[in-house]
Parts: sequence; structure tokens; C-alpha cells
Amino acid sequence: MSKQKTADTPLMQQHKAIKAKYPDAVLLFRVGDFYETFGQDAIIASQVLGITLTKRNNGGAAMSELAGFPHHAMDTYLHKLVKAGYRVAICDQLEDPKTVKGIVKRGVTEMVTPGTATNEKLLEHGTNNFLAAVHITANEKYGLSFLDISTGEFFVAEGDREYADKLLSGFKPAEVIFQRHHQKKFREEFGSKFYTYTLDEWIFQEHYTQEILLKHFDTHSFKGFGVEDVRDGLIAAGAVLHYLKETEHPNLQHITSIQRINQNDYLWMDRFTIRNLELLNSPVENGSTLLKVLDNTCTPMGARLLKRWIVFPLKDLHKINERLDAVEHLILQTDLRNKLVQAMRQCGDVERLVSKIPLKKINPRELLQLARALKQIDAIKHMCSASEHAYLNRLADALNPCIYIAEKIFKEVADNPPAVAAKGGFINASVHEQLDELRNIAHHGKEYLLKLQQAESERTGITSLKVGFNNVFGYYLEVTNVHKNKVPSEWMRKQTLANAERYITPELKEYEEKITGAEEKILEIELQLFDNLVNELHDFLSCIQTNAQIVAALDCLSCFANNAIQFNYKKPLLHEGEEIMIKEGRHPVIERNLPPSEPYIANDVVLNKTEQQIIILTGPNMSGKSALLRQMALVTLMAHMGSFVPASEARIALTDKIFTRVGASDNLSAGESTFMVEMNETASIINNISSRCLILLDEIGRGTSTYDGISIAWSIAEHLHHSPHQPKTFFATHYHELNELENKLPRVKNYHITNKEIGNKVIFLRKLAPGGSTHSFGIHVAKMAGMPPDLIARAQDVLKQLETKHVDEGLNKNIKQLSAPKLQLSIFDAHSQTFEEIREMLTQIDINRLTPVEALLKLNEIKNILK
Ligand SMILES: Nc1ncnc2c1ncn2[C@@H]1O[C@H](COP(=O)(O)OP(=O)(O)OP(=O)(O)O)[C@@H](O)[C@H]1O
Repeated sequence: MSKQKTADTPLMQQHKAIKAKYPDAVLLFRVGDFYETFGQDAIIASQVLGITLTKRNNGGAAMSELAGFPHHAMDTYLHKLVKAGYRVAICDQLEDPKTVKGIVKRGVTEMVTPGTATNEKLLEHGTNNFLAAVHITANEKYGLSFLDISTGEFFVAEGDREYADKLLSGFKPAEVIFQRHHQKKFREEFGSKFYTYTLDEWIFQEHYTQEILLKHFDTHSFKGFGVEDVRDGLIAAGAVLHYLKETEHPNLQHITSIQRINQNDYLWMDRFTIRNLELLNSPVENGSTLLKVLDNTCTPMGARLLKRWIVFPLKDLHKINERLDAVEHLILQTDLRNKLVQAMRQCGDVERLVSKIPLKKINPRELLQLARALKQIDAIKHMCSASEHAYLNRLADALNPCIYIAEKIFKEVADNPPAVAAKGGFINASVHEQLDELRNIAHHGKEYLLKLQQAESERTGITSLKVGFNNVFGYYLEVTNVHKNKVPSEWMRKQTLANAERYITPELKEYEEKITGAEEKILEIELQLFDNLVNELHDFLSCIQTNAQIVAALDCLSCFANNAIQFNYKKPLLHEGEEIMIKEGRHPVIERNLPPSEPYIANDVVLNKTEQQIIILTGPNMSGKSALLRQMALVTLMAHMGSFVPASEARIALTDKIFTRVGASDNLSAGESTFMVEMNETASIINNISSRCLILLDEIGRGTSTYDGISIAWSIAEHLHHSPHQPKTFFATHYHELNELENKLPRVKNYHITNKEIGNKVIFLRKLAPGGSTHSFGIHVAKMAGMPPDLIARAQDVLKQLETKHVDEGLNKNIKQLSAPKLQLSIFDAHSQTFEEIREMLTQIDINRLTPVEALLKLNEIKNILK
């Protein structure tokens, strides 16, 4: 042993031994009423928490940094450490110091990481806190699992890299765990936006993870959950449970089932689409999102579910219609809707309350809240079964208000219980005979003694009988000498005074024992009764969780109904045909953020496979092209969520994928050129087209030189047109040259957004009209932005010259002459020779040095290859 080790105090030796087991966590070490940190942990704690760092002599050669805080401040400080990205191991005293000689036994009782937090301060009400595990197999398959320990929701899924990417963006886990050797790969594929932790390779083994899961669920197979074939997903799920065990989370009885997320059940949107459509997040701080405008839910469960409904819209016509019909019913039944909302509001976060039961973190007030929620669930059940709507009736049937336990809680827990159980005072009278008696003794001691005195005085005829107390022999009966001869034989004389004698009786002694131990005993009984209640609730965990999920769904449906009324949304008609027809459609987010003086201009749009498969949309800058494109996606998406839509009429073809791409968004932090990002994103569409997909392209091609941009945009449009899937596409562009496509391809139609020029001014009319537009009004926008007049005048001059030059050089002429390629074979077909040649040419071009004329020549060369 080193000299320093022998010099450590026993306390420091204990700390060292425990710290060695949790080297990558900040160890909060309970000493008396304080949590202390030592060494490097103390330095971190003092920096993050702003507490004083001191040095202390550990009783020997070593000096160690020290920083601590009182135990009752734990919640606040724990929150700060975890938010700052630290893993925190909480080391408690495992014995009562009063009963122990020497050093108290200590051990880590919980390890808190961002994905395993159960503390309210670390959780957001309307947001799940998922811990994710990703299992990457040797053949590039991805098994995933998501668990919210605070609600008990547990999911498994598996698929390719793109699917994994989509799930991670949709679930937004607070922490992701995966195999240690995939650290680099994970970062390359999913970026560095997640808090991650890596585990040993051996944990991700099928037989090990299966064993953990089966043991947890106490079953012999996964058949009952319908997930037995999601093998890679289950490996990830097992790793999640392993991790929870390793981080000292043994109480997981509220994780009662595991569900699969089936890729085929949901309308597919990749991460770019979720981001471009600003569904959950806005690129600007506090910016509006679809979630923000739709979220009028009244329970935290509903708010959490709505996020999932947005990111995972349905694809099954029957299920979508079930939701839409229920929303319609709720719109018509005002009374039912209002009463439902009222009842749901009183449910609180019953789902998170449930997870506190096995963790033993529920307090008396929350227990009563749980019973109140169950009472509301009973009311909701009655309302829904009384409604004449089959889907609501079915939801009602699945609700179980657990009346027995709710009533038991109401009977046993007092009306206004304290938030902390430890001090007692929350169990009702008449629940426990001994408790009543003890309370009676504790609270009515004087009365009792007086009664006893009267009773004994009457029985014995000693009229001057008095009850007294002293510290030597406790309670006594005092008899004056006059009555001495009336003293019953069973009384024991304890003291003789000048004119009186003092006696004790068995009854008095019994009472004395009771009263001295009463307070302690009262608390003991109350805590025991509380414990019994909490233990009994274990049998109802899964039942209450099902209730919470149904309330969440009802909350989302009522929210859709209220939105429809408040914002004038209409019921969409989803069908298995090919056409999307939106009449007087509006952008749900923009319309809510416009000033009242500027109403949103609604537009009609039709896309189908017969004559209008691709719309090329041109129009001035700022006219509303992007808004219209996104509006198309959002209306389609909302319809698939089961929500009414911002349009006067909408007939929506069942859609299985929505893609949106926006040209040249900067992604410098990822170290990629903007154009590379744009092309990567677009390539992933081209490779994933389906016959039921909707594609929205916003200025694709603008990230490179004009000629490059036009040629790429052109060939993308052609490719989509010739694709056997005939994907419905909306293509907004500034390249008016693309309007020429209408003359060449039968299912391409040009549209533009109208504006009116009055003198030098442009007024945006924002109405969609057939035909292309001729110029961009970019200079007009520059003027609106406050550029100096002479600069604007010069720009107009240059534009004029350039336009004439283009005509002379024949770009427009060339475009007109561009023949439709002889491609039923696509140039983007990865196996085609043509593609290889073009790719080779494109990779050799240095875009930054290419002059327009060279570009034109290259374009010609490409054209020749295609001949
Ligand atoms: N239909 C509409 N009714 C009312 N206001 C609208 C409408 N469409 C768009 N706007 C307003 O105009 C702004 C610009 O719209 P948008 O970004 O769609 O234009 P754009 O044509 O795509 O512009 P650019 O070509 O410069 O990217 C929006 O932020 C919104 O405030």
C-alpha cells in the first residue's frame, strides 16, 4: 500500500473505493446533512454550481479539494449538474448513523444521467425524456429502442441507417447509448447533437439482452408483445435495461410492456423534411412551429403524444378516418367536448405519477391526485360510452378507472395531505383502530386523565382524588389522608407526603406507556399504511398506464376539434386515388403569425398523375412560393395525422412519403459545402421515390453556378416525370428556363404567383395562376431591404445587359432546343453507363472556376452523351 493510502481517513478510503466504481460520474457523497464532493469532482461542482471550493487535509499527507451543499438543496444542484452534461452518482448513507459505531455504510443509490432522469426538475411537462439505444449490426442494420423511464413507454424498431436517423430525429432522445467501437461511425452518421454514452460490445448480444428482457417482463417469449421478430431492436432494448441496472435504477415495475414502431405503419418523412417543414423546431429562437400552433392539448400526456402524431402520421386509411370521424363528432357535440376537456384537465400527469410508484417517490399529495385522476377517468369513461360514436365507445371500453384502489385512497388519505410523507398527518380517522386510539391519546391526553380521575373518584368515593405527574415515577393518583382508607388494594403506594399519599395504578401505567410512545407509533403506522397503499398500487400500474394513453389520445382528438372550430379547419377527405386537391388552402403556421391587417391569401392547388404531376412554380422573391410549397406538405401531413386542415376543401390521396428539399441551406458546421448538402439531400429523394409520395423542391440547384443549377434542376424534373412511380412534385424555382419543360413533358405544368407593378412598386397579390413568370424582382427586394438608389439603378442596368446577352448567346434558345432525353432509362439510374459518364464529367468540373460559357459547353457535352 502506498504511503498516501494508509494516511487516508476511513471516510476518504470509503470515498475512494466508491468513486473507483463510478469513475466517469460526479460522486455526491453524503456526510451527515451534506453532500460532499472531493478532488476533481469538487472542482467541477464548484464551477457548475457556484459553490465554494475549499481544500482540506484528509488527516494525512494528502490535501484534497472539497465542495459541498446541504442535502435539502439536492434537487436544484442535481438539475444543474445534469443539465451541464455530467453524469451524477448519488451516494447515500445506508445506515442510521445513530445506530452505528464507527463509519456508516454508504453506497450509490442512483446514478442520474440525462436519459435516466426521473426528477421533476429535470423533466419537461409536455416532453418525453427518452433514453435510446442503437445497436449497429455487422451488416449495417440498425436496431433501436426508446424508453422514457418517467412514463414507462418502451419502444423497439429496426431498419436501415435512414430509418434510424429518422427515428432519432423524431424521438429526440435525451441520451443515446451504443457499442463503444462505433463512436466515430455514430458521429459521422447522426451528427454530434446527441448526448451519448458507450457500452461494452458484449452487452449487445442476443442471448444476454433477451435474458434481461424476459426476466424483466417475467415471460418466456416476446410473442405477447408482438415484437419477437424485431431481433436487433430487442438487442437495443435489452441494452437499455442493462444500462438502467448499471446506473442503479432497480425499480422498473412500471415498464409493463414494449411496443414496436413499424416503419410501414407511418407516413415517412426523413430528417430533412421534419426540419424543413419546421414541425417541432424552428431555426430561429422562439420561432413558430407546427407543433406550437397545433398544441392546444390540456394534459401533459396529450402534449407528448401530439409530438409523436406529428412526426409519425398514419398511413392506414381506416385508422385516419377513425380519428377524423372522432374529431368531427367532438366538434358537433359541444357539451361532450367541453366536459371531456374539463375532466381531462383535472387528470394531471397521471402517466408520470405512475412511474413514481415503483420508484417509491410518490408522496401523499400525489397519491391523492392519482385517485382524483382515476375518478375523472371514470367520468370520461361514462361520457365516451354514452356518446353515440363507435370509436369513442371503444376507447371507453379500454378505460379502467380502478375504482377499488381509488376509493381506498380516498378513504385512507386525508383531504389536504402534506407533500412529504415523512412527518405523517395524512391518514384519515377510522382507517386503523390503533392509530385512532393513539391519536386520541396524543391529542386528548388531558381529557383522558380527567375522565380517569372522575371515574376512579366515583368508584372509590375519594372525592378529593387528583391526577398528577412527576419525573420520578410518572403519572400518579393523589389521595389526601382523610380518604386513605378508601384506597383499593390494587393501587400501589409510591410516595407519602405530610397530608397525602401518591399511588400508581396499572391503568395509569399503561396509559403512560401509550402516551410517551404515541407520536412515534402514530408516524410508524401512518407510514406503514402509506406503504401498503403504494405497494397495492403495483397491481394497477399497467391499467393506469393504459388509461393515461387513452386520455392522451382523447386529448389530441379534442385538441384537433377545438383547433378546427377556432381556426376554421375543415375535414379532409382521404382516398386511395391519385389526386391531391386543396381548395383555398392556407399555411397553418404563417396564417397565425400575420398581423390582422394582412390576411393570409388562400390558394387552390391540384397535383395528380394524369395532367399535373409536376408543377413548376415561379414568381418574384418574397411572393410566397416557399409558403405555398410547405402549405401543400403541411395540409397533407395534418390530414394524415387525423386533424382537420386549413382549407375550405381538401381531397388528399393517401400518401406514404413526403419529401421536402430546400436549396443551399448552410451546413458549414458539418464541414460540407452547401451544394454538396443540397445534392445529398436530393439524391436521397431520388433513391426513395414511391408511387404515393409527395415531393416538394424549393430552389433546388441554386447552390451552384446558374448553368449547373439549371441543368441539374432540369434533369431532376425530367427524372421525376419519367419515373414509373410518377411522384407528385411541386418545384419552386427562380430559373424561368425551367418553364420550357412544360412544352416538352406532358405532365409538367407551369404556375406563378401573381403580383402587380404600380410604377416602380411591386404589390404581392400572392395568388397562384397558370403559366410561368418572366423575372424575379430580386432587385425590387433589394430595394425594399434599403439598398442605396444608385446601387439599385446600376443593378437594373446590369440586368438589362445580361438579359440581352443571354438571348444573344442563345441560352434560352439552347434550352428550347434541349431535346427530351431518350430516357426511359434514368440518367440517375446508378447502374446506367450514361450516369457514370455524366458523373465522371461533373466530378471533374471545378465549379468555382467555371465561366458561364464553359458551363454552356459542358451542358452541350452532357446533352451529346444523352443522344
Ligand atoms: N399566401 C400568403 N398570404 C399572405 N402572406 C403570405 C402568403 N405567402 C407568403 N406570405 C408572406 O410572404 C413572406 C415570403 O414568402 P415566401 O418565403 O414563401 O416567399 P418566396 O417566394 O419563397 O421568396 P424567395 O423566392 O425570396 O425565397 C412569408 O414569410 C409570409 O409572411
